[in-house]
Amino acid sequence: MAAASLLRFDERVVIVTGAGNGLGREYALAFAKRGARVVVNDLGGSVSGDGSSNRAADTVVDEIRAAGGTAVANYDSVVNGQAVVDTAIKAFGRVDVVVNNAGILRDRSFSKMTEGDWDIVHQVHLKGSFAVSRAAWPHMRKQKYGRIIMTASTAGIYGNFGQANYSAAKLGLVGLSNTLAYEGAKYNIHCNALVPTAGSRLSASVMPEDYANAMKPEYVAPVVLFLCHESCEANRGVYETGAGWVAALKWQRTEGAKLQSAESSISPEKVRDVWDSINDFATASTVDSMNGTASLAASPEANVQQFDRKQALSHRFPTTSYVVSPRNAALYALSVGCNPSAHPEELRYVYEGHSEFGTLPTFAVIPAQVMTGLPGLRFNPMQLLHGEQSVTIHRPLPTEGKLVSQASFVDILDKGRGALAILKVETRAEAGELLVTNVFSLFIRGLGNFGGPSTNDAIPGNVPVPQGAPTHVFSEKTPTNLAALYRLTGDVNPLHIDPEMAKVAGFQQPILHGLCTYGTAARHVIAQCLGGDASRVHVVRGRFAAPVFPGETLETSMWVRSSRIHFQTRVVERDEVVLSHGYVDIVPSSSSNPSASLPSKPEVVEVFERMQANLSQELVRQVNAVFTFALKSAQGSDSRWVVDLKSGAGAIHPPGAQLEGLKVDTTLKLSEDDFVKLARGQLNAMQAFMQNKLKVSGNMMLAQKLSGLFQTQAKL
Ligand SMILES: CCCCCCC[C@@H](O)CC(=O)SCCNC(=O)CCNC(=O)[C@H](O)C(C)(C)COP(=O)(O)OP(=O)(O)OC[C@H]1O[C@@H](n2cnc3c(N)ncnc32)[C@H](O)[C@@H]1OP(=O)(O)O
Repeated sequence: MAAASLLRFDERVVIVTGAGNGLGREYALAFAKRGARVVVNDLGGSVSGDGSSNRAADTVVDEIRAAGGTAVANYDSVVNGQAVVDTAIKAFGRVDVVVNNAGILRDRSFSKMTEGDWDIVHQVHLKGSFAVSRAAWPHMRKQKYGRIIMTASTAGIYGNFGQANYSAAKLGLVGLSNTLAYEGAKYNIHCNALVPTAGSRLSASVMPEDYANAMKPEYVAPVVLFLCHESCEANRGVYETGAGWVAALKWQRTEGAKLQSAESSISPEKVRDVWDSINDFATASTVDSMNGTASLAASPEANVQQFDRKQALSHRFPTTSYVVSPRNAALYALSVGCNPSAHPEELRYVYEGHSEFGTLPTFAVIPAQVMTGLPGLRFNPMQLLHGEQSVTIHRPLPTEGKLVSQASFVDILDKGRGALAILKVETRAEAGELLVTNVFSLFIRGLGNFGGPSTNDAIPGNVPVPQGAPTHVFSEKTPTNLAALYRLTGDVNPLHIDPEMAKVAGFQQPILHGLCTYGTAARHVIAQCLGGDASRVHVVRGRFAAPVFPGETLETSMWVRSSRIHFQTRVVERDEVVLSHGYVDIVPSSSSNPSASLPSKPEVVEVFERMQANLSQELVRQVNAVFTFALKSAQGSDSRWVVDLKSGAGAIHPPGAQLEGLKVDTTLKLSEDDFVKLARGQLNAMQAFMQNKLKVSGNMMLAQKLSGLFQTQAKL
């Protein structure tokens, strides 16, 4: 091997505690052999911590010097860590590496263990490692370099009969190591925990002799040397080693189970009921930091975590079910601001006795919120913010019945400051008919920079709102208890209700659910642009640009363009856009019969001629223009048209077709009177057409098609 690749420690000063025997001695010799100046610390006591002598440390120092190395002895107890470090400073002027190795045993079964047995073991292992490391810490910080080893034990990780005191202290050292690793990182101080197995004075009482002989300390020392070398980037690791083998250890965590929902509070019975899920390691993953732990106390730095994007994307979500009831549908409507006292037309969304009782289109997001977490991604849930949402309605959701939803990852994008997890959820009726497709984009702050792609061509880009004045503007003050109400629809994320949790997430107070803002804005569009006819909503999409606090006023600006209504919502008090790039795609009101095709031109003209008798000349001209356009554009096999009489807009479906290109006045402005006349005329014409013509000819199919064609939701 080339000399340049040898790991050398020239100029480095290394303290090894408990270096008079066993592993410590081996480390000291190995460091010295590679150029380090070594402080050989050993109190010279017995295995149980009794007595002291200079002999052990001196012998090792002599050995090092005899081999041409540099070493000094220190005979202090590690509890007096300052004295140990002072020896290094006095002899060599610095300290680069601390290997906390000193230890004793007071093995007893727990029933016989005295407080003295407990205390002395903790003193030497835990307090001693603390004391030496803390004394070295300011030197390492100042020189912006340090390597520290904490010696843990399999007894601490896994437990061992008769070693309650020792195992507790040893696992304590893992915790100490993990925290020093965080605190030292920015000073280039690395701290790792070692879990060695070797035949030594200490292990002689618990290890058969043959076995001990095979577990030579020489096999462990190379691992320690590598971890303490300046080229080694390992930090906050736990390494188990012995007999010429080394492995890294990590915690594992099951997917777990949610204990709280809007339907039930936390109880011991709930824990019992989900006990199998809590203990199901089949889908467990490794855990590397506090992200996502119940304590939620993670600092933003603690959220920086690597994850396997490919593995996360391959996760198969279980199918989930949701039972729609009139109560759920009405509760949702209330929680996005429906208020029949202020807006009588909204009674139909909150009163099951209403003749047209139905679900709001955005209610479709509720059955789709199926995940308790994002598999493969561990993070503090307070760092997750809803980024974007799109819902596509294939069929309006019923007000009663069982729905099943299936989620899948679309992608996980690297957005630098965060990861953007995009999930598609398809919701079907129990019989299998696809009702709704939701796409959730979830922005996880602090989880970015994982080296993944930042875009995905298959995901449609954001559509900016049009230039110019909006067609409609509507503002509404949200109730201060809106988030508390909205959470009862199912998203019980404490970010929206618990002031302490909101602070953990960096907000002064709980914020509104993004989907609540979304549902509210969609309601504004339905009321202002669709005459309250929610059945015409096909797609609702928007991006959450900034958080909303309950009690703020939401103002939605809308731009009606053909079959797409663009919208944007801002908080009036802060003049900040909170929901951007919004749009609602609409379908003809006859969409309940999507297989209908247009009747022939003469048939439509005849119907229209009958209507003309009741209409003003100007209206006839404008409606005629739309009819002509509709017939022209219907030449494509699957096109259907719609005239929204209330708003006066003519539109073609599917949305891709261009109205403007045909030079048709697409923004008919009808007065209330004209509208009523037109609608009455339509109905008369339809009646006449169906009774006098189709009935005679027996063409009921055509009659149905026409009835769909002229259907209007206007109330006469
Ligand atoms: C399965 C069902 C689960 C449902 C769970 C829902 C859980 C809910 O309980 C949680 C909520 O409701 S949270 C409340 C609603 N959401 C919010 O308030 C978030 C508001 N948005 C923000 O704060 C910022 O936009 C923020 C923080 C998101 C991003 O801001 P910045 O870090 O400043 O980002 P910026 O520098 O502007 O852009 C960086 C890249 O990220 C993209 N991006 C920005 N905002 C985005 C957003 N809202 N959604 C998606 N992507 C977004 C940018 O385009 C940019 O990407 P690129 O670099 O590729 O151009």
